[in-house]
Amino acid sequence: MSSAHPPSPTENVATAPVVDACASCSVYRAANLKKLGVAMEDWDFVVALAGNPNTGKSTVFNALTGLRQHTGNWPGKTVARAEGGYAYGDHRFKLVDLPGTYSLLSTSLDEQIARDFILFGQPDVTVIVADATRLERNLNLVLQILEITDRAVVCLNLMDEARRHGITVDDRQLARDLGVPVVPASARFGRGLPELLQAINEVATGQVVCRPQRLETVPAAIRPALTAVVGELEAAYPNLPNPRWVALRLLSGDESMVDALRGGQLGTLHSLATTESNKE
Ligand SMILES: Nc1nc2c(ncn2[C@@H]2O[C@H](COP(=O)(O)OP(=O)(O)OP(=O)(O)O)[C@@H](O)[C@H]2O)c(=O)[nH]1
Ligand SMILES: [Mg+2]
Repeated sequence: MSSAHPPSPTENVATAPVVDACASCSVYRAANLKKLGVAMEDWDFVVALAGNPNTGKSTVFNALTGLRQHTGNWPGKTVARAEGGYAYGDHRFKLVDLPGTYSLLSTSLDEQIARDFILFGQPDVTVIVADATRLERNLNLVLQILEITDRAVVCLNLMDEARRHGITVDDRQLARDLGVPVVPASARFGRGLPELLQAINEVATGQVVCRPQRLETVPAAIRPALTAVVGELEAAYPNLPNPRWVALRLLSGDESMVDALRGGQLGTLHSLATTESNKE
């Protein structure tokens, strides 16, 4: 994938100045952020960071946790999920940095890691980090994720690059259209992160209730089959958070979803320890 944002000579430590800048910013201090690194024994909420490759997920992760996940100007850097924590206000949040994915329907291993966590990890909030310079392409994944969770926040990142290219985005209209909060940000420079923390907190605590836009794409001909499969899934996996979505994948012949079911991953994935924090 070509990238609109130029590579930085200090790619792997690109977040360090961000952290310092944030720490001295009055808005940030007022936000009462405490970076907890990997020191996460208990938490109130789990927050997933999802999005297309190279949109700044790990940059957001590093800024909020104080950790040093690998960042750089090419897609596919994050290959396993990484966990870290922060405290905000009265709550402790476990933040899970996921590999980038263009779709939830894909088959590569790192994309499956992202898909499985969003689907079965039952995050309290899913933050979808979208590239403001490629909004149209990024909205594909946003809409797919909104099909399976109604607790999401869109972080409209790379706003500085969008501005540089003369791209303006009506974030308020986008939030109305999507039915979830949209927070413009330039994560590399710490901009928008206080607002992001607040939006995550509001969705996690239920102060803000999302009403995501859903597309009714199921043709009438397969609705009876869908109802039947959903019924069987609900009986076999009572804790499955989104049986309709899983049923649609099964009806589409998604082999990796069949494997996930056969392997008994449903319900157990939440506790799988695949943490890979502080990866350089
Ligand atoms: N100009 C600009 N660059 C940014 C911003 N946020 C992140 N970047 C840069 O974008 C590149 C990608 O950032 P990452 O945080 O590695 O992206 P990612 O989404 O984790 O990427 P994958 O793990 O490969 O999916 C890095 O060079 C960052 O420094 C931003 O707001 N503005
Ligand atoms: Mg990453």
